[in-house]
Amino acid sequence: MIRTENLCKHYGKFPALKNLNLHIEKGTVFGFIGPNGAGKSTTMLILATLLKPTSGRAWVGGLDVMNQGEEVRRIIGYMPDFFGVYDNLTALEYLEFYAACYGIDKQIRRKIALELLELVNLQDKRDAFVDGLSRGMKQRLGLARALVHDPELLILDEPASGLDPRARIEFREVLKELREMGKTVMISSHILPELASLCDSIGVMEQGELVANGSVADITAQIQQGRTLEVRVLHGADTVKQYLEKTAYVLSAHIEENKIIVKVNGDESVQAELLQELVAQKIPVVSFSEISVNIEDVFLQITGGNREVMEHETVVATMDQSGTG
Ligand SMILES: Nc1ncnc2c1ncn2[C@@H]1O[C@H](COP(=O)(O)OP(=O)(O)OP(=O)(O)O)[C@@H](O)[C@H]1O
Repeated sequence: MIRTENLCKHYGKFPALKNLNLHIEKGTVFGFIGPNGAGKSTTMLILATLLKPTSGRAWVGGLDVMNQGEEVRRIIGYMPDFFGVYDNLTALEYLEFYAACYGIDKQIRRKIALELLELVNLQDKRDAFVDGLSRGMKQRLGLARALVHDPELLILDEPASGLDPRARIEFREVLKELREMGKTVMISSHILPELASLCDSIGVMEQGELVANGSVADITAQIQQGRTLEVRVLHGADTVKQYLEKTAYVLSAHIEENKIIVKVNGDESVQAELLQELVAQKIPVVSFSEISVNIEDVFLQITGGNREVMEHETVVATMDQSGTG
């Protein structure tokens, strides 16, 4: 659905995008992640045909964003990070206005606007003036606006920024519905946990470059050097630790609260082999499992990131997740 080839954008001499090669399959929810200034908005603006790249090419649904702008705009819905609303319109009028802009037949504009208000859970606000809506409601209205012409692809730039935890949850619910409708969604954020549970794949940007790309599990594996295992034995943890330290693919082993934490250099097959060996040695293994990597640590490792921002955002995202009950 989206493909870019060596896409570059310079603002004056500043390289905001450096040879970006992206590939996003149809029907995917793609999380575009990176710290402030990484180049996410620049990429999205180019894909939305609103900004010219300095060099390179980009296609949306097989259409060239530079030469087939009008056709591209027909199949995409773009929601910028900041957008204005016409304050003397009601929510319903606002959507009807945009439907008219897209040349949608007068007879069906109201029907579409009402359906969209329901989709974004704003049906009770149909007659409310848009400037009186809360930020979360405005964001959802903005999403409805991006959907009036039933686009195949949605490009959403930081749609959840500035929303309180409750509004974020509501926004996420709408995104789940869009995914069920089979839309392709590209959504940016600098908060990985916010997107990780929602996205089929993610791309991590850092200083204009794509530094990791794939499913959350793939990316974790890409940056993880080997794996960390937690082994609990019935007795003799010290002896087992020493035994493990001498095993070829074990990088290190230490004891933590009765458990042996083992770093191994290898994949699942190495993990299986190690378990077989312990059992063959008649070591009384009670449990043997991989310790999963914390998603924020993965992000920080990739981007060499800004811990302060991440810690703050993690608190928000955690509050958000706990709010889902
Ligand atoms: N119009 C512009 N003129 C000059 N520099 C710009 C312009 N727009 C963006 N930049 C610079 O390009 C870089 C990439 O910006 P961009 O907005 O694409 O990043 P981003 O990943 O979307 O960040 P954020 O999360 O803060 O929106 C930044 O260093 C930014 O300062």
